[in-house]
Amino acid sequence: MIGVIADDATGATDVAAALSRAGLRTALALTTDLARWEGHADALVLGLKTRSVPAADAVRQSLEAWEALAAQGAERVYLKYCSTFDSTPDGNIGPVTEALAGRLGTRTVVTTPSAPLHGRTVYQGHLFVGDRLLHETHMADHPRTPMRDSSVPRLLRAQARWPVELLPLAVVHAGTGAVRDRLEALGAHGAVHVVADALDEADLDVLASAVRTAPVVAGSAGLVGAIGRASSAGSHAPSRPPAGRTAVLAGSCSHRTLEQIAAFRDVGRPLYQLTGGPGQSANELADAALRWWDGLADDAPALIASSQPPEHRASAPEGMADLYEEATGLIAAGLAERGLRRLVIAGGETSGAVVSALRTRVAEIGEEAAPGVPWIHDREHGLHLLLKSGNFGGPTLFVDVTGDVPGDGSGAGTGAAT
Ligand SMILES: Nc1ncnc2c1ncn2[C@@H]1O[C@H](COP(=O)(O)OP(=O)(O)OP(=O)(O)O)[C@@H](O)[C@H]1O
Ligand SMILES: O=C(O)[C@@H](O)C(=O)CO
Repeated sequence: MIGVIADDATGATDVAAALSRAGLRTALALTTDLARWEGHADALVLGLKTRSVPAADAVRQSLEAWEALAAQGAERVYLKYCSTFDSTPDGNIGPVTEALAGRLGTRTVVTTPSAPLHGRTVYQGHLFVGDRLLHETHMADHPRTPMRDSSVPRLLRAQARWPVELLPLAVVHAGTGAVRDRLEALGAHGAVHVVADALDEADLDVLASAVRTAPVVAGSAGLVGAIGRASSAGSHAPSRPPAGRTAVLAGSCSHRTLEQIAAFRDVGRPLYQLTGGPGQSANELADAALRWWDGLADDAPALIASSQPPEHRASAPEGMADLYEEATGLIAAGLAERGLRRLVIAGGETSGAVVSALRTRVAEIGEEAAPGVPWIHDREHGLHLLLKSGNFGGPTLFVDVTGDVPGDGSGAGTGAAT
């Protein structure tokens, strides 16, 4: 079984969708307490909330996650980080990779954020989002992990103790044998992170076949999807969530999420803006939002968002990110107590806060509402959740997943990432 450790909740659903799409029976866990889990899977994805925590804490949680996966039969591990890298110079991708490699007894780790399905490609070690270098996109203004460099080797070197080398596209294009030879040569001098170029799924397939038996591999959902394809025995039809009243909770401040919120507002659906002030508690913020919800018509979909564009966030006091996450978790728990069964959450950190407030432990992977955005079913609590990565889904995703709008022409639709 392949074990996957994802550093946030939306990343976990993205990678679970990739493995499920590849035909693997895939289970999703959002807790390391898997002792009573009795599922059967070819791939088990464990979603943590470690993206923005100090390296030592992330290492401790990731090693604990590995123990939980190994106890369920995982033989090797894939460390899933964001396809836009989302990690600052004091971030933890390097330290966690090295700790997992130490635990599993390997010294060469191939790593790539390339995810062609989401428009992420890596060339000469530089990460592109569509036709732009990462640092030229809105990711430069991310509230927690502003990305101001696009060179993956440089980003990783700032965090890593091991050297970082590049596996260039020319070697990938020369095929599996050439990649294996280069990995062997790079590993001959000691431990090493190897950042791999990849422009399309065929490149990822070559890398996947070269790392088929590697104990530790790292990257976005792209490479592990290819690993899944290489070991898959078939395909299966994911289930569709039942229709019903739906709320959207948004904490992502990404360009795409802001567009999705605007599209929801523009078709006249109810929107509540969470605005925290100094000294305000998460409980106060959540109570006010829930009072607003209680005043809506019984079947009205609604959106509650803290999301703001960068120019509005610039003047916000310190600590707002934590406050909004906690408030959004409390709102989700309040909505579930009121009987709501379908919740859409935008943003990985925000989703982590919500699944923890809802006490979601394991979930089944259902149909994708957009590439990398599958519905998940928390059977224990009877909840259907759509944990949406900040940059994913088309502009009308929130409109599409909250029900039909009579006569507005915005039928069901999916969309690519930005
Ligand atoms: N108005 C705001 N001011 C400051 N921070 C905010 C505001 N609204 C939300 N935040 C915080 O910004 C962060 C957004 O991160 P989150 O991971 O939820 O979204 P994302 O990074 O866009 O999504 P993903 O990780 O899936 O790509 C959260 O910590 C959230 O609490
Ligand atoms: O890789 C991505 O872009 C997403 O799965 C993600 O990690 C969002 O937080």
